[in-house]
Amino acid sequence: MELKDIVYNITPINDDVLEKAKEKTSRLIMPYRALGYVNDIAEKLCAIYSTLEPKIENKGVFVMAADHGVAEENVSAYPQEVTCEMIKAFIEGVATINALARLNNCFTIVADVGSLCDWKNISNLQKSTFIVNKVKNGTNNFTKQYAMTRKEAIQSIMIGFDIANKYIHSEKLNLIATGDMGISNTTAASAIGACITKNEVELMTGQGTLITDEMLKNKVLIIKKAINLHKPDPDDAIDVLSKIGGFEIGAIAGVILAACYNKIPVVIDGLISTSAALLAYKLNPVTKQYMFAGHLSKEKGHNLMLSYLDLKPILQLDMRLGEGSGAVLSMPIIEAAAKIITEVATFEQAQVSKSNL
Ligand SMILES: O=C(O)c1ccc[n+]([C@@H]2O[C@H](COP(=O)([O-])O)[C@@H](O)[C@H]2O)c1
Ligand SMILES: Cc1cc2nc[nH]c2cc1C
Repeated sequence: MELKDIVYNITPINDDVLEKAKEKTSRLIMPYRALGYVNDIAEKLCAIYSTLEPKIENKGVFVMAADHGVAEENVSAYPQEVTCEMIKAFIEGVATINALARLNNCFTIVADVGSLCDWKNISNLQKSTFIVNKVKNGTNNFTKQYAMTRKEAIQSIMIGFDIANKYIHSEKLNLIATGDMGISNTTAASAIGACITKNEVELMTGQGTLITDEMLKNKVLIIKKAINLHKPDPDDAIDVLSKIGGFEIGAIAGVILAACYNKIPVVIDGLISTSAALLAYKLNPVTKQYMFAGHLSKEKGHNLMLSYLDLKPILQLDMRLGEGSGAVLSMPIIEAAAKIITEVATFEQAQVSKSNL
């Protein structure tokens, strides 16, 4: 299948069921919409699955990893080797995302879609499903040249789509989360955010892994330089991804497309995953109907990205880790929403008196 066929075949959620779900919420034995945003989440689930009795069956998180040429511009607090070291930690099941995924019974898929790692001596302590399908060993430094070619940009999206599409079917996943790993990827994510949302680079750029104020000034300049040099077209997601993106960001956009294509909800993690969500949205605005924002990252710019997508974060815990951590942590709330609209009785069924007003 080609990317354009996938994008073309993403269709809106069921508006008719959405209206019926709202009506169902009003009949549940609680004061009118007493569960606030949890009621909204439940109704969106109904519209996505096209049922008034949604049930979360199996959950999965897709952690996409890659390296970035822009790392040579001193934009991260950590050395580039951490990308490979953390992928190893994911494989061995000792990272934050592994602990959270175990807690929530969430199948974990880790994919190297473009790191600098050499996997000859791969650990035999594999605790996660691990896939190596690299576009290339790291992107180009986008302050000097395009991060990747258009062909590579499409390839990165297709790699993410194919991986997610495969595991959605084999593991019967009906709720998935996105995650990322890649040293310096907040530089790419902020650049994409500034370009697509058309906000000032200063408003979209934060400290990532906690760089100094001086490094942050340089990071802002680097992003401005790249945008001025390449002039990515905000309405052409492939142009944006190829000029200032990253392979894992493309792959996450592909994971999001796979969720939409299969009509299942996708929980978006922090800044990096949301930059991929912006790309998916630009490919087809309908994709936003399948998205939940797991949390509001502490990273500057994330709020503006979520506002652009009109997504309200489920959690706000000042987290800024990535890996899919915020998305997986929010999954129990989404499951709770499904249980409530499916299991709670109506006033008529439970013979509870209705409001006098
Ligand atoms: O998800 C977020 O909002 C987030 C915010 C800041 C940092 N991160 C993670 O930190 C890494 C990128 O940070 P940096 O400073 O190297 O650009 C990358 O692996 C991300 O997953 C993630
Ligand atoms: C240690 C470490 C773990 C991470 N997980 C996601 N991004 C990360 C960045 C660093 C530096």
